[in-house]
Amino acid sequence: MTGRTVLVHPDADALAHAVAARLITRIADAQAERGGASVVLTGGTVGIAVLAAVAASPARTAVDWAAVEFWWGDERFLPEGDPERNETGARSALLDHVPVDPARVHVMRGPDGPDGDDVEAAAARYAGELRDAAGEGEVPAFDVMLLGMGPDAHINSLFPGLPAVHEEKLTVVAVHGSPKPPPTRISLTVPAVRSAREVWVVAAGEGKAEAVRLGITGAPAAEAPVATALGRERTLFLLDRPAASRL
Ligand SMILES: O=C(O)[C@H](O)[C@@H](O)[C@H](O)[C@H](O)COP(=O)(O)O
Repeated sequence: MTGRTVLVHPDADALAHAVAARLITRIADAQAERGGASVVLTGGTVGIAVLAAVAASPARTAVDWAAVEFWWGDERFLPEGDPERNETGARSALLDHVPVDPARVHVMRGPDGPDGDDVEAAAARYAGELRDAAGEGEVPAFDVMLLGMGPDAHINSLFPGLPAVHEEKLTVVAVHGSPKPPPTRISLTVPAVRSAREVWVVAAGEGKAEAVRLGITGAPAAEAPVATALGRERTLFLLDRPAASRL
């Protein structure tokens, strides 16, 4: 695993466009080198702004979108189409605007899915889908995992003080009692995050500055889940100036 690299941009808009350009290049490079690419999407304001910036970029034609595998780092356990689902935001920002292969868009199912209200079963189903795609091991070597981060230093649905951040075996877990609504979610775990080749933590705003500091200084996981976010080849903290103000 690698150290963390910090890249600071003037403001949230510049950040979203710079990360979008970087993402397009990363996917195009992975496709050129390996024939395919896999990306893990995130929710939140910045995560969705990045996807919208990708959709708006003329450079998006550098990517063969039908050959990209899309995964999610977490999902709110709500039915398909619910505006609060991370999937819904990603579809309207990007996936509805580029020619993706629906079979390569791997959503975490909600209560309207095949497992009904059984969120543990829905999490296990996603773990199975990851295992099937991995070939070897439990999780594919994602080319990029995008991670938004909360002011409490959570990533995916791994919140400070909840047990999921300490999960060492499972790659996907059900989360109950999330401090940020809705309370029930599905999340990739730390081992799944760390299987990514590159992990990009994307954060904007003064409200994230302390969490960024905790992440960069490697604070304990229970206090700052973001500190666990390390890619196998590269870990980037992509920030705007206010989010970097405590470094
Ligand atoms: O599931 C969620 O509640 C969100 O996806 C959340 O994890 C988000 O990614 C971060 O809180 C950053 O969000 P902002 O960029 O909006 O601050």
